[in-house]
Amino acid sequence: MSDLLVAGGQVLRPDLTVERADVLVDGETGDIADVAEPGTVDAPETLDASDGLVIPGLVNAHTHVAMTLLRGYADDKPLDAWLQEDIWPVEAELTADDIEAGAELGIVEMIRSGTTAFSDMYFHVDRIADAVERAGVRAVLGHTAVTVGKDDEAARADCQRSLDVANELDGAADGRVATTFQPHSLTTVGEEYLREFVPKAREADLSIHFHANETENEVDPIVDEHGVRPLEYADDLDLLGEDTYVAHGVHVDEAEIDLLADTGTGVAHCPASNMKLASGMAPVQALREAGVTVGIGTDGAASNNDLDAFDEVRDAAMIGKLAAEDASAVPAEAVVEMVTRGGADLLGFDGGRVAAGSNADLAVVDLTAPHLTPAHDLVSHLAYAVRGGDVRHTVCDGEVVMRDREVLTLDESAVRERASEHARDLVGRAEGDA
Ligand SMILES: CSC[C@H]1O[C@@H](n2cnc3c(O)ncnc32)[C@H](O)[C@@H]1O
Ligand SMILES: [Zn+2]
Repeated sequence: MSDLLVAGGQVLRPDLTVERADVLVDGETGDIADVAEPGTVDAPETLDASDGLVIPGLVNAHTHVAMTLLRGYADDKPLDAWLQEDIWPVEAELTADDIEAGAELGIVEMIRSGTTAFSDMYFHVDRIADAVERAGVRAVLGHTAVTVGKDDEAARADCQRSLDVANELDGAADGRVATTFQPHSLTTVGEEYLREFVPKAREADLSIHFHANETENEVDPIVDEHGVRPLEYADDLDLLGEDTYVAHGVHVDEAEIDLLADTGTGVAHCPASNMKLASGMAPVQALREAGVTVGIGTDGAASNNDLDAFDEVRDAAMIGKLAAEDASAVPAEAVVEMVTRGGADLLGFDGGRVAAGSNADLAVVDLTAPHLTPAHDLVSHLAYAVRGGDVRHTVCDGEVVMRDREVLTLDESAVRERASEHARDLVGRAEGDA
């Protein structure tokens, strides 16, 4: 790949100041080589950023990308009823081809809205990795183990699969895929399996990602059965640590917040999903004040119902203020930091900032829209006013994956058509009329 110059725009720097600069990308390494005075460097390929703001590619810290196939399939229910009555029955019919088609659709949606990296929990993960490879984005993937409702042999096989997939796929797609060991949650994976498999994940040096403290219904059974709060139980199982990030972290008390901070465990905050399923409000201000690294995730498109991280950023600021009952809580700078550097830190890659030596994962936001006028404060705009559709170009690992709103790595109309067909056939099978 030849060097690339992202030229003529303003640039969001790691300290969240904005300056006019050109960004030089090293085509060999896929890293940012220089952030230079405008007009002082040149490269064989140019990306026009005039009237634009160059920002780090956004990081979606928790999703189930193939659930785009179930967007709008079941709404307006709380988590347990939604999963048990609607989602799990239809997911039982999912094929590997369905998952690949759904993953491609979700990735196109993310590229179009400036997301260059995502963390995913699902199954048939090799096919999600194939989609990631073709699309040119970055992802942390894993096979999610669930043991409830399974006999011992099937439960152990599912946990073993989570370990095997994490070991096998790490480093795929030219290093753009990393992996995690993934127990689904503390209530859907039995204690005996966690006691057996978490040490194996630790021995293999795998990172760990699981749903935690999402609803009250998930907290109470753990307190009843184990006599401690969920994250204390997780700590006893050696699930917490620098290499762990949990999804949600809504119903956490002060001692659990301290435990997250003391162990270096991160949180992927999913505000839209938490609001839609009426799960509750995560104490984001308190988490950040305690020193917990917080990223932002969309969760799946069936509980959101889109994968636009800009929506999520705005929701995170709004609900963060409401949860803290303080309009100054979770300010614009905090949510912009969370969706860039915070997410990159959780996922464990060197990105989330426009600076020399960092991964060249970038988005260029078109500032010419009426809803972005005037431009008193571009960090405010990123938090409260920019929409996914304002993204003009997306770059990942130094490669332009969307130029002038055209996705270059995947055929968008074919992806949409294929996903629609798979979604229709899937629902037909699940409802017994295929
Ligand atoms: C077995 S793959 C992952 C599993 O998680 C389910 N899921 C989607 N959204 C949520 C959520 O908010 N909390 C818990 N589990 C969720 C998904 O449907 C898959 O079955
Ligand atoms: Zn989830």
